Amino acid sequence: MEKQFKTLEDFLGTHFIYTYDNGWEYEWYAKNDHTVDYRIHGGMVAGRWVKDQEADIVMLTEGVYKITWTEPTGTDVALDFMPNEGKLHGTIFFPKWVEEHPEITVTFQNEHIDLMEESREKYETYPKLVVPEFAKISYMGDAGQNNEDVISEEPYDGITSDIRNGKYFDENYKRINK
Ligand SMILES: C=Cc1ccc(O)cc1
Repeated sequence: MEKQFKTLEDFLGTHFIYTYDNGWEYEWYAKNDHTVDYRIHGGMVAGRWVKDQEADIVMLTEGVYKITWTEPTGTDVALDFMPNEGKLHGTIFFPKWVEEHPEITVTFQNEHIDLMEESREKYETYPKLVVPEFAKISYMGDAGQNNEDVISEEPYDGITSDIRNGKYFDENYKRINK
């Protein structure tokens, strides 16, 4: 994708795969101006996936985008995308309980919101684990807004390679072999 990002509209509907400098691989989709979907492929909570997370999405200056949200787990996230430079900076603020019991969060969260809310009350919040990292973008796709095929299944080994190699989406950015 050789697009130059200038406006907020340019950014909305874009699908990204990137790897943080600590080795954690994430996949993230700017679904619309207030919603994000994502899958986690590497790191402390690899295997977790989420649809329809409410988020604040703004353009800070031409081609630079800030996204912030707080999750049902109590985890807070701040992402700064610089897609024209192929990179971003992300900070994740994990409650203590997620660091101690990451396996509880490794699921399709949408079907387990009650468990996340019970766990954040049951276990400890502090001290939080703050993980600030730069990441390099390995894939960008123009999925269009509100495309439910972008993040639509549990992550499997090799999924990010399939996407990068053009084996996962057809020319209309619909999932192949559904
Ligand atoms: C905890 C979620 C999350 C999603 C994307 C990202 O880059 C960092 C954290």
